[in-house]
Amino acid sequence: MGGEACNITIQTVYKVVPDEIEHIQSMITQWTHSKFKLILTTGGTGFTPRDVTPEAIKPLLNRRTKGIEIAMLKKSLEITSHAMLSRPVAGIRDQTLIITLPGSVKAIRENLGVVLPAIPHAIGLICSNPYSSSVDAHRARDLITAPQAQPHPQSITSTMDGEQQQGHGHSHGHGHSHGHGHSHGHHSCGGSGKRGSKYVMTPVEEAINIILEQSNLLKLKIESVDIAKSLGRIIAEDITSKDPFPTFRASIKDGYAVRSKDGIGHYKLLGDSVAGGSNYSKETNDEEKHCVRITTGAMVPDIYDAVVMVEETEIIKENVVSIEVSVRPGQDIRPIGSDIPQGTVVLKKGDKMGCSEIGLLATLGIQTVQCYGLPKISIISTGDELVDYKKQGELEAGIIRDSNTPTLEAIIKEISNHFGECASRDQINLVGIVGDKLEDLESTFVEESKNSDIIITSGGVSMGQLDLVKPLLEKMGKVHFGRVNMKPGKPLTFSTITSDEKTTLVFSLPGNPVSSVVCFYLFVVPALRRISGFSNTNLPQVEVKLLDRIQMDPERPEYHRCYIEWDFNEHCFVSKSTGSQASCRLLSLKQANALLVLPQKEGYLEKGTMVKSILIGPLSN
Ligand SMILES: Nc1ncnc2c1ncn2[C@@H]1O[C@H](COP(=O)(O)OP(=O)(O)O)[C@@H](O)[C@H]1O
Ligand SMILES: [Mg+2]
Repeated sequence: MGGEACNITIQTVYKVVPDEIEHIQSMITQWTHSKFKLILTTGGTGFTPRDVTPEAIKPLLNRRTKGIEIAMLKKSLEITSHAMLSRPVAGIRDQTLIITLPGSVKAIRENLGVVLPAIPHAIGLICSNPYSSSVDAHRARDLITAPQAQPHPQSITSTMDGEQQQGHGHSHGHGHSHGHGHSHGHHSCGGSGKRGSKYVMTPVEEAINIILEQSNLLKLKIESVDIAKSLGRIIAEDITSKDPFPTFRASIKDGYAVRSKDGIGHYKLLGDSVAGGSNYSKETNDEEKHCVRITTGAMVPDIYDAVVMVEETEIIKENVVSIEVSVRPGQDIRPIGSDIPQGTVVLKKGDKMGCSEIGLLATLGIQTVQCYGLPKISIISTGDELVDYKKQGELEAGIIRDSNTPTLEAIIKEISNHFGECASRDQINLVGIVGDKLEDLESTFVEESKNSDIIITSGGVSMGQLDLVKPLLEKMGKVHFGRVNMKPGKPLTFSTITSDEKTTLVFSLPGNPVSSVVCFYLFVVPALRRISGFSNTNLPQVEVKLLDRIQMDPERPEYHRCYIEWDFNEHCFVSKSTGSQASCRLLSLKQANALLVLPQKEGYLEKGTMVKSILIGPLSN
């Protein structure tokens, strides 16, 4: 219908997704990136706990379109008073109109019947809105002048319990994977109020995917590393043993090397074979039983095929030993290559070098190993109110010490210590403080992007008049997202600056120390790990039982700082909250070794609830 009125081609895509906020959000953001004009969802708008469609969609909207919601409710209320138990949501994200429909076919018909006639006009208005930023103005012009050139797909999602199913029907115009450098796709139409952010909220999972995609583009040089310096590194090659191990037949026991066929009896002692050397007479008489004293790990002389352990023997007199048990051929001898046959792949590309891996390569005579490169990082603290943390004495009013620089540097080192090397530690460039001045910031970015693979800034990304970082990065590079649907850390911004074929990732963390730390763990660490060669970019996650009652946030998923430990009585991990989670409260991070992942929901999580958590430190202090 919309197609006829607008004189455009209609393409339709269907998808069934489970009643999970993340699934619904991921679908919606993917489709809005792909410039679908209309998304209709069905189901999940009622009162049961599984009805989460409105909660999933609301945070993604730049503008609510209450009129559509009211029109649908009014129509349904005329038919049944039960319509008051429906919670429809309608609104605009980017250039997409999104409307949630109820689940029942009858109700869908009633609701659609009332809104459909207005939809073509609505879409037309959305597409023709003037844009607030100059970048978007270009895009707007493109759309306005060439409406026929673009397919105007229409899409329908429906939500239900159970597995996600592949959509059916005709799917066209859906060529991009989401988050694939569509930085401009993230801008709203400038409609979130004159003073609102022009960046739409990106769900956390999607933000991480965008970061990983960009991280994949940074191809650092593989380097040859001395095994003694390779702890925690990811290797970039398969390693094969050139020699067997052990390379000679070695005794497993302290005792006597014998010919097993000689059996029990008195043996002539010909001398010693000790680890690292031997001293025994090679002149033997085949008629008599003879042996050589041997120590653990020493080479078994070729003529012997077994070792009798010292406990089963007795010295009769000088150079005569009584062997009191018979042994089978091969007893207590480690054959050549029994541990590691020649040609064995002992380590695989992607393995992490640990202590034993270093020992293994040392054993095999391998002194260097090819490892993935480690990113060079620059850390910049922005803000006119900052002074170096080493500054002694009283500070002027309004001045604070820069705590983000030493904290972020320490986190890089700690994460590397605990979970594997993910940054070039001796090349972390602590740029220090840059004031809130455009020229200073710009020249710092230019300089640092020449040398570093990753620039981490803190501060200046909110909506204040001195928050210059986002517009500057828009100018200098590409802003991939400028807000994330999370608490704390909403203004987190991720960009890339590319010059002379070199790409630098820029993480602009919020200035607030708590927010910057949480964002570092959630977003910077996966990038560091991806670049350093880790196949698993996540920090470890465990389920924990809450020892506190915790309030959730209906607006945003929250990352609650906590201390977790194993409880031997409960047989599970338990978590103690670090107290008030106000993002300005530094002590909410003290002693924290995990982040609880709290869903975006109304109400409380009761004590005893099991919750997912992300480990950010060791399990015991
Ligand atoms: N490097 C830093 N060390 C300690 N506190 C900081 C630092 N940078 C910013 N802050 C504080 O964090 C808060 C937010 O700073 P602001 O620059 O407005 O960050 P943003 O705009 O990114 O949210 C302010 O109180 C600021 O003084
Ligand atoms: Mg600031």
